[in-house]
Formats: sequence, C-alpha cells, structure tokens
Amino acid sequence: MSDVHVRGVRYEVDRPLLADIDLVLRAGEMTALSGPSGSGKTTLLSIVGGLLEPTAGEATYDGASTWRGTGDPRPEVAFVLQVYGLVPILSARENVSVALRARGVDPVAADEQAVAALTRFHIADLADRQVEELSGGQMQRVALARGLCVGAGVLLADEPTSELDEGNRALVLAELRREAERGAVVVVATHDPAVVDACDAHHALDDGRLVDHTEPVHLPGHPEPAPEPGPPSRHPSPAPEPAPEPAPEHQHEPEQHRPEQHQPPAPVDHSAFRRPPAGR
Ligand SMILES: Nc1ncnc2c1ncn2[C@@H]1O[C@H](COP(=O)(O)OP(=O)(O)OP(=O)(O)O)[C@@H](O)[C@H]1O
Repeated sequence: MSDVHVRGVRYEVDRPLLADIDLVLRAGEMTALSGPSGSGKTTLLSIVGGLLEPTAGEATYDGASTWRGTGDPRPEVAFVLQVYGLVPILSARENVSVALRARGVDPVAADEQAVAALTRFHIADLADRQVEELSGGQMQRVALARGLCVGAGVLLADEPTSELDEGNRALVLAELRREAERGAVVVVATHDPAVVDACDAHHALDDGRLVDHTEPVHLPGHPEPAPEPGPPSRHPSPAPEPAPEPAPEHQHEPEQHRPEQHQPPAPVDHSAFRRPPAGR
C-alpha cells in the first residue's frame, strides 16, 4: 500500500489554477475533495492521476512521479470521470471490458469480469444495452464499474454520485469503501455533503488553494467535533436520507441523461460506509 504525496503543486495556464497544494492522500482511506465549481478539483485530480503536468511541484505514488511525460496515467491509476468517457455505441459490458483488456486481461475473462463489475452496481441486466440508450445515472454506474473493476492502487472519482438517487449513492459509497479497504487510495471530488461525511479525510479547495486544510470527520463512537466559530460551513450536515437499498434496474425504455430521483426518502446510517475502527 502506498500513499499519494502532493508536494508544492502549482498549475498555471494563463493564470494560476492551483497554487501551494501540499497534501497526502492515504492508501486505505476515502478522501473527499470539495470546493465550489471552478475551484480546481478536476485539475487537481488530473495532476494526481498523471493526466496533467504541474507547472511546479509534483505528485508521487510509490516513490515515482504520477506524471509520465505523456499525459497517459500510470497503470496503477484508474479514473471515474465527470463526463464518464464511455463509448456510446458500445454496450455497457464492452465499455467495462475494454478497460480490463487494456490491462492485459484476455477477452473472455474480461467479459466475465465486466459483468461482475456491472453486478456490483446492480446494472448487470443492462450489460448488453448500448450506453447511448442509458440514463445519466446508469451511465455513471457503468463508468464506476469500469473504474473500479481494475483493482487500481489509486482510484480518482470526479463527482461519481452527481446523477444518482439516494439509494444508488449509498451503493456507490459502499463500493468505494470496499476499494479503500483493499488498500487503494480513493479520492472523490464532490459537492455532496453526504459523500464528504462518508470519507475519512477531507480537503477543501477555493480558487485553486486549499482551505480548512483537513476537517476531522466524525467517527462512530466519538463525540461530534465542536462547531467552529465564524461563518457557516460550506458543508452543512446532510438532510435525512433514504435507505441504502437501491432499486433493481428493470426499466426497458431508453432514458436519456435523467438524474435518478425516484427513491422515496428514508434514513441512511452513513457510518456503514466509514472505515471501521482499528481492531474490529
Ligand atoms: N484547459 C484549461 N485552460 C484554462 N482554464 C482551465 C482549463 N481547465 C480548467 N480551467 C479553469 O480552471 C479552473 C478550475 O477548473 P476545474 O474543472 O478544476 O474546477 P472544479 O472545481 O473541478 O469545478 P466543477 O466543480 O465545476 O467540476 C476553472 O476556472 C476552469 O475554468
């Protein structure tokens, strides 16, 4: 298990987009990266994953820079992109299978593993549907299946729950937790306070800089941290949420980019997604 170290990272295009970024993204943990739109979350994930070369500083994983000089990520890195990056005319299974074949898995095994990955996100029944026929939330889960199926050491997810209803968000958080528990560095860029709350660590960006550097996350069995004086937090406590049982997918009408918003509200215990205390 190796952490990701981000040291002195600055990134400029025609102006500074990131400055003075120093942080450690720990293996075995889920780390939230929050901040307003345009604050630099995607840019930072891209540097951490080796898609962008920082103007100054570096991100390292396992002792080596994540930037390989080409813009291609290292094989240990997997992304779940905000725009999904799926091939619309391929099936859900093929989109996942391609990622496995690219890592040397033979085609038959890749297809089997792809269906298993889709099953993790309760969309195995959509395996043979062309991605362009799927709803936004279904596409997002195909992208998650593709990102999580390869057993990456560093998993970088950009707004992975933006299109999901509450039940599927809970499912995705549980699957991201599984990735952390097998030792991966899991980083989630998000606007969703419930996702932040489910993470072990939290870094907030504002205008390309880290602010409130790391907020403690309340762990089960520990007292709630005292509220900080001053202006209200940008991450208010989440409202009561629905149960984590996602609805099975049996719809057969094509749905185009509709957020999944059809679950009735019910309480969710977010402690289920958190890492259990040591010794458990
Ligand atoms: N290639 C680029 N050239 C110039 N500016 C860019 C480029 N890519 C991103 N930016 C700018 O960098 C800033 C940070 O963008 P970024 O996508 O990292 O923000 P974000 O926090 O991920 O936003 P969102 O929550 O909306 O996804 C924005 O002001 C954006 O306009």
